[in-house]
Amino acid sequence: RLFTDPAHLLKSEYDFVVVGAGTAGNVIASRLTEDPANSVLVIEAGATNFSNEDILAIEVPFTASNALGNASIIWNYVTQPQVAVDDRVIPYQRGRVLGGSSSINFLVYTRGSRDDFDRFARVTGDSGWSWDVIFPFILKAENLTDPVDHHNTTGQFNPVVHGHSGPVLTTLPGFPSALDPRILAVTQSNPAQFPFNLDANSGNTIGVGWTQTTAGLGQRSSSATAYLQPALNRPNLDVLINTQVTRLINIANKSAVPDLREVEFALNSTSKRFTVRASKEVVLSAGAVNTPQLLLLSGVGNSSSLSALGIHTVVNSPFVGQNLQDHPLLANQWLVNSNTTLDDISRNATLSADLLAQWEETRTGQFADGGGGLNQFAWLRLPANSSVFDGFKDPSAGPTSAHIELFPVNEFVSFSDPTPDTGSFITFVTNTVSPASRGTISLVSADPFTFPAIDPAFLTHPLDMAIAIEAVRTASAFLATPPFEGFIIEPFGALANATTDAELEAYARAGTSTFWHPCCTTKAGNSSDKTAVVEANLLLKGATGVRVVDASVFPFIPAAHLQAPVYAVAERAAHLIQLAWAGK
Ligand SMILES: Cc1cc2nc3c(=O)[nH]c(=O)nc-3n(C[C@H](O)[C@H](O)[C@H](O)COP(=O)(O)OP(=O)(O)OC[C@H]3O[C@@H](n4cnc5c(N)ncnc54)[C@H](O)[C@@H]3O)c2cc1C
Repeated sequence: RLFTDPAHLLKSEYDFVVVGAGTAGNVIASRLTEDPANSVLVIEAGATNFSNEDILAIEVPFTASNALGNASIIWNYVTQPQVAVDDRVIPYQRGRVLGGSSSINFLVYTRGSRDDFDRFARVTGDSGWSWDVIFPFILKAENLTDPVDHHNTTGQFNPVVHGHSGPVLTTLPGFPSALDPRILAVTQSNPAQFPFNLDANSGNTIGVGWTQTTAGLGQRSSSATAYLQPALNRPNLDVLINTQVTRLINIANKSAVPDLREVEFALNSTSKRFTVRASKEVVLSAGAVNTPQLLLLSGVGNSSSLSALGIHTVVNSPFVGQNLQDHPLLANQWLVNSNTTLDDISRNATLSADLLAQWEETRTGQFADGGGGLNQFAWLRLPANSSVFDGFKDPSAGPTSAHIELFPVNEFVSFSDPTPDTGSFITFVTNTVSPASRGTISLVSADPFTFPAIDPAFLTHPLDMAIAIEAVRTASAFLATPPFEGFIIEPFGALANATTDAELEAYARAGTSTFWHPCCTTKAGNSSDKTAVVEANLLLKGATGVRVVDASVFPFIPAAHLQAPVYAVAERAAHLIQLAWAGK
């Protein structure tokens, strides 16, 4: 049942209380309530999008980025001034609605590499996180569906590495882009630098290949539509929305190990506080910003920082909120000789309305696909002898993980500037996918309704800056290949005047923003790892009764967009929880 008012809850204790109906939280809620013996309460700060089918920014794949401006469905965060990128404050939205960030993200479906998960297993000492063991959980989450145009997809993906009966719908691009033949031709003309990869989701991400998205039948598939909605009528599942969890309360006797199985929550900052208990576990799935915030508010953190804010320390855990990693985004535009870019969609309201009408009637056309005609992407490694690594250890997880990603979009993309009134553009969004920089989430106040301080520390590690520059050079090299001859007119804007290292660095400082992939803020590690906040089985160290299941637990950021790795972690975590309580 769906509750909108905490006063209406009928029970004061459940087996499991899940904090956050986001990407991971809904997997946990859905899997645990498959067993009628488990009772589960999910508490979500945001609203439902089930009763209001009209949040187009959530449903229409092409216009997903509109969600960033919809205050009713986001945590409208910004970063601290970013010292390595001209002290700019960067918008840092998260989803605040059923489905969490899976309801507002850009739908790109990438799982990360074999090496990403094998490193996860190595540093936690739990082989269960290795690629081979987690792979069945990846498949369990997925149902690969036909693209909306039902074209023949042979040669565009590898069917054996996909799930076909899971809840999350995925698909291949369903609308051809004029860029497709050129990009694919580069893999023929320059295979040494830009090899073709049949499927970046096979465990080996390296190369150029077709994208996949979390959409099906022309519309977004989120953890809300895939996991939560089908489970909502189960009698053992209650979901409380519009309600913010404010802290976990220690219910142990004074000298005992802290037991944080009481959850406090409220409708808003001035309203009454309520509590509920979990007889088995509290599962924190509030995301990589809010999970550490909640732990700190509950007295789990660095004791001196906590006491400075007047918060009593329950567990001295200095690394809560540390180790924040994210992917820096740089959008590089070129003016092109083409009349088939998608720029007119954002310039011409009638064209946009027509495409929306087509989507509404038949769930087909350009709007049924992810934004920008992004039909292929490239995940590439820099050579081991590249001078960028001089004096540094390669931060990537291994040979199947990339250093850079090129994200070619068939229109002008910028998160700071509008599309110019004239001209045709393509954009190569570049990504430093195995960054070395690490930032923090910290409290500025003991008030749970005050936003935490978010510092992703973008490009603060010199290696990240060097790789970001190499990524721009690699995008230029891609466009200098024979298939793009006569197509590129010139680089646009500041890129036109950036060629030397110093100029490219200034360009990267001025333009870098985020891929919205915060993670690692309560990272998992083995029992002796003092920098780890949770154990390999994701239980909070130093306390009983709390498990963290969301993007916070990655020890290192995967070389991927994060939703698929989060689904994988959540599917395995649900299995671990079931095993832990079997027969109890
Ligand atoms: C704009 C954007 C674009 C992105 N694009 C992509 C992409 O194309 N592909 C991709 O793979 N990944 C993408 N990502 C990243 C990906 O969506 C996230 O990494 C992933 O969804 C995070 O899952 P999570 O479970 O950790 O957190 P979330 O899905 O964010 O869930 C956290 C939930 O907890 C709730 N919550 C938080 N605090 C509280 C509280 N105190 N009380 C109650 N509830 C609370 C939140 O409202 C939210 O519903 C994008 C993210 C964003 C924001």
